[in-house]
Amino acid sequence: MKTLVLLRHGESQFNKENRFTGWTDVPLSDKGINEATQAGKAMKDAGFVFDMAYTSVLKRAIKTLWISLEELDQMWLPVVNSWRLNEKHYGKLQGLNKAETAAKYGEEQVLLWRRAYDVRPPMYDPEDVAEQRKEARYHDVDQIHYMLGESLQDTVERVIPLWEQEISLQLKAGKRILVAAHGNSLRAFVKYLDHKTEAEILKFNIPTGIPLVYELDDDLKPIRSYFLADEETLKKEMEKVANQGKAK
Ligand SMILES: O=C(O)[C@@H](CO)OP(=O)(O)O
Repeated sequence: MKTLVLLRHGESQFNKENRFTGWTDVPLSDKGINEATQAGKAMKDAGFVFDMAYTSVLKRAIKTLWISLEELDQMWLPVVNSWRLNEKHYGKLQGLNKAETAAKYGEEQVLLWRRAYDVRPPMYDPEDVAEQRKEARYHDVDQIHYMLGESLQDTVERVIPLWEQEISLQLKAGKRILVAAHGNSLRAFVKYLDHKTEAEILKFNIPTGIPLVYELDDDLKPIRSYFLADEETLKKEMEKVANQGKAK
């Protein structure tokens, strides 16, 4: 059996303020630091040991990984950082308050922007990202459109090469892998691994700081997957994420 654990970062400063974040590089809030610590403890208590880790190039995921590896006493693990694990790019929605956006454009539109498989947010123009494109962490972004705004479909498209060329090979070689990333880059994994339909993935919300465990067979087909939390907590936390897009 192969082990893959997907961990969404703890609450970020923008999550706390209920703002669209995407590729904006915001830190964890105090609550987020605590959630990352709890996630590490939960994995440790459940007996998880890893051989390597992957994360994005955004500090909220990187710091979540560091904190949880510290709890696991595995800070020495090899870590790969990739922009391919970044959050879905939210284009011109980045920085806007989600409830205010829902009041302005309607909850249905915000649900589509947040969760529909093939709906893109209002896009940036290439000149809006000219500075970001110069950053070393983004030197290998192969298509500029990922930096202008993405649908989940776009995110799946750029996550899968990392899966196919790296993560899946490491899993097949017997490595136990922890991926610390973001709500939508992890939904991209779930869509791909579980063959979820577009209707199913629309309703699927990943809470902050709760590890999602996949047990995979030798062909990397899921045998089972589960969150490391009791059902009541999980339901409450998933609903909380879904409700962020409601007009208050
Ligand atoms: O704003 C974002 O980048 C993401 C994750 O925080 O939000 P959402 O849950 O709305 O996709």
